[in-house]
Amino acid sequence: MKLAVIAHDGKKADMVFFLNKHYEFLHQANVDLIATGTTGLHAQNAGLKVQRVLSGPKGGDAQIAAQVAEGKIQAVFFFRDPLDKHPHEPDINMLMRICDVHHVPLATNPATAEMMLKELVREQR
Ligand SMILES: O=C(CO)COP(=O)(O)O
Repeated sequence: MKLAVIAHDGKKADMVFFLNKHYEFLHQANVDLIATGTTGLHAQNAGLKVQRVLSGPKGGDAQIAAQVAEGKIQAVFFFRDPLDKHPHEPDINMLMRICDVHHVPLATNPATAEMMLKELVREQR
């Protein structure tokens, strides 16, 4: 199973907390993580093995969206910051649209992410 993790700057601490909290599952369940550049760096610094693509504003969201469209990513954890502006908003909307087009689960905040991960853990058993 391959999961994508992405967080805007104001939400990176939340993402690291989330990843640390679920470190055991992610580590043991053979989960492959893919992340946008800076989010991936934070995850790596938290001790997780993560494949990194470009930073979001440089095309990273688009790279993740391409893999979602190709059926290579099973779920996306995208902690968006609704209180900040993003120059690459079209890419962000495109990624969310592609998730909807392909029925790929998308969590845009930690509360939803917790529920989604519980289900993924259940499915792994
Ligand atoms: O901008 C992002 C998502 O839209 C995240 O990109 P980074 O992980 O490179 O900060």
